[in-house]
Amino acid sequence: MLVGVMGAGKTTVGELLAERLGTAFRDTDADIEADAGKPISEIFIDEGEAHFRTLEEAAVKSALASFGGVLALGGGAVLSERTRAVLAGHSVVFLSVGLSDAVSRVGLGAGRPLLAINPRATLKHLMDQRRPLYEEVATFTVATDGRDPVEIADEIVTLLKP
Ligand SMILES: Nc1ncnc2c1ncn2[C@@H]1O[C@H](COP(=O)(O)OP(=O)(O)O)[C@@H](O)[C@H]1O
Ligand SMILES: O=C(O)C1=C[C@@H](OP(=O)(O)O)[C@@H](O)[C@H](O)C1
Ligand SMILES: [Mg+2]
Repeated sequence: MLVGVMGAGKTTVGELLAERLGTAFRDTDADIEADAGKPISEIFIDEGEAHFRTLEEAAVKSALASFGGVLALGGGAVLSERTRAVLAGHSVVFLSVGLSDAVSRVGLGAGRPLLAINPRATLKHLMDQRRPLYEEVATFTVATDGRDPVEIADEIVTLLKP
């Protein structure tokens, strides 16, 4: 399981990690979009963030019940106490990232509805609010600033070795 704020690289590193481990990859955001038949930005507009969080909680629960590969979570999935409880007992990697790298990676926040207005200030606020939650669920923390996704995936492979 990969957790961390938007722009930490969960989706990108998750795909590479699954390749390295020879296993499947899933992303709860993609699962939610497939089920809803529309992009996350439209779910936020049509039904609101609270509804998205309900779908997200169900998506994590269902993926963890039926799937043994690499799972990237959305950045806000850890806001749910039930999700944090469900993550216990799994290998959870917190991809950490500083504000400047996160801002440059997400650009103007296209496709990320929470970053539609003032992405830098919003990301800073979300990082401060969520860091303790990422740390709470993490088995390992991997710093990503200035590092290539391939190198990060390789480090995780090493950390996961028994
Ligand atoms: N370590 C990295 N270094 C540079 N760019 C990265 C890194 N990880 C991800 N990116 C880029 O940042 C953007 C956000 O990555 P993504 O994997 O979608 O993050 P997340 O799923 O955590 O929000 C993508 O354009 C991706 O190519
Ligand atoms: O941090 C958040 O609250 C969100 C992160 C996004 O996923 P990524 O972290 O993969 O960008 C996506 O789930 C949605 O836009 C909300
Ligand atoms: Mg993602």
